[in-house]
Amino acid sequence: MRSAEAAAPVALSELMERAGQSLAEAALRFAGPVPALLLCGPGNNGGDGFVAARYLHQREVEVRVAALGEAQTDLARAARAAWGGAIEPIEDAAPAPLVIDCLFGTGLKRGLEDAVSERLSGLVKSAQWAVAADLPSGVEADSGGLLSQVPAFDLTVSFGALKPAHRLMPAMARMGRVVLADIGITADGPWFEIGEPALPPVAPDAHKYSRGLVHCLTGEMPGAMALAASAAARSGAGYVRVSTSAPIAGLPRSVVQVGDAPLADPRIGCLLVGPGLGKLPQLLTLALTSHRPKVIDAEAIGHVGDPARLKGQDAVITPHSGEFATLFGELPGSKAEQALAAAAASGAVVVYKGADTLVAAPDGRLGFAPPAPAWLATAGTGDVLAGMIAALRARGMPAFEAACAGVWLHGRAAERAGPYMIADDLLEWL
Ligand SMILES: NC(=O)C1=CN([C@@H]2O[C@H](COP(=O)(O)OP(=O)(O)OC[C@H]3O[C@@H](n4cnc5c(N)ncnc54)[C@H](OP(=O)(O)O)[C@@H]3O)[C@@H](O)[C@H]2O)[C@@H](O)CC1
Ligand SMILES: Nc1ncnc2c1ncn2[C@@H]1O[C@H](COP(=O)(O)OP(=O)(O)O)[C@@H](O)[C@H]1O
Ligand SMILES: [K+]
Repeated sequence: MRSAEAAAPVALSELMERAGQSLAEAALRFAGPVPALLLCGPGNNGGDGFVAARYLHQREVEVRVAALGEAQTDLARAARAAWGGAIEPIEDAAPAPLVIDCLFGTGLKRGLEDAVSERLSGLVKSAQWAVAADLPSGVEADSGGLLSQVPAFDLTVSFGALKPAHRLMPAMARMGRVVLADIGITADGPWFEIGEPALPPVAPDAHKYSRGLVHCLTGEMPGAMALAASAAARSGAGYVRVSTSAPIAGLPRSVVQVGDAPLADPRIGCLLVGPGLGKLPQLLTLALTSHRPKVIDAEAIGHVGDPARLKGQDAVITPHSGEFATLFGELPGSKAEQALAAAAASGAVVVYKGADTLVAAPDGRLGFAPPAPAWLATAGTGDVLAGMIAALRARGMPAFEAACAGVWLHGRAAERAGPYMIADDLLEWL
């Protein structure tokens, strides 16, 4: 954001004007023309608040402004002067139906003082609508951590680009609906929000092998692989084959069950190992002897042992936080930094799952998943995701793109499947 700001085609005061105007407009559309209280901090986040107050007043909204100390930047000072109306000290501010938090944004480096964070929480709780400018005050922009107590907002209006905290827990759960205001600058880089994927079309001369063969290695609990293989079949693979020592119930009849098959088969577009694997590390070893692309999920992640074992493997690994810690140990930094460090250490594309799923590539690209429904937290949904990514990989998408596409589609399928879905239901919505 800082370099985008430096390269901005317009004056910084104009950026603040646009940010404040967007904030006012978003709050007005969200809450309606109800009496508003703006809480303005000492930096440019506070400056945005003074600008928003001026716009709300112009729109004939009843506005009060409460400030935390004096403005500390030239931009904020100018915005404060342009407001021109009364300014109350925050300690005395009475509640209002609409509270807009412009205390701190990306410049926050330490937690709010207790008295200030308690005041903020009290005003937010007694408001009908609470809106945060850029970030709820107390949130650390880069990590998504909470530096002090942060109340739950209804709407967060971000400026220019989303910050990592808009897509990382625990911060994202405090933000309510997040909207992005275009203020005329963009922050392009290797960190981005995963968007709707462009999936490879089915070629007119396609045959089942050219559309992608997924080969699944079944372990001790075949139900998990039944979910994963079904998901692969429903995600556009031309052929899904499951090697298993005993027949697996519940698989679509189109999924071929075999006793054994050579893993060096050049037609294999992607191997899948892990769902329901159990204590069979030899199956992971077998998969690692094949030069085919692979998705390594679930128990297989625990059997890897040393991340360096995955170097040169063309692998996607899909750990949840427990599996991540087993393979990579306790890494320092934010979840984003941990995911990137894991990708660098393993040479694999790492899908670090959770409420805030990230997809990290060894070359430094990092995709943040858009929010997915919490009802994905049910057994077997990870197996479905692994099968989806394997199919997309087999269809010819590069590992990072396949992983991002799988994560995006998985979240949207869950939205459609609804709150009482089980992992099996997700298959119908792929
Ligand atoms: N990027 C862009 O293009 C645009 C950015 N815009 C807006 O600017 C925002 C960033 O502004 P910002 O950099 O001035 O930081 P901000 O969050 O207001 O706070 C910094 C101030 O707070 C202070 N301070 C920090 N922690 C504190 C604490 N716990 N308790 C008390 N004080 C504390 C700190 O003081 P210091 O740490 O130096 O003591 C400093 O004075 C951004 O989120 C967006 O809203 C828009 O205008 C449009 C264009
Ligand atoms: N609270 C949540 N919000 C959104 N998605 C979630 C949440 N909890 C889990 N998920 C998603 O659900 C899936 C669970 O996968 P996993 O933990 O491997 O479960 P399983 O091993 O039972 O299949 C992952 O894709 C994860 O990102
Ligand atoms: K704020």
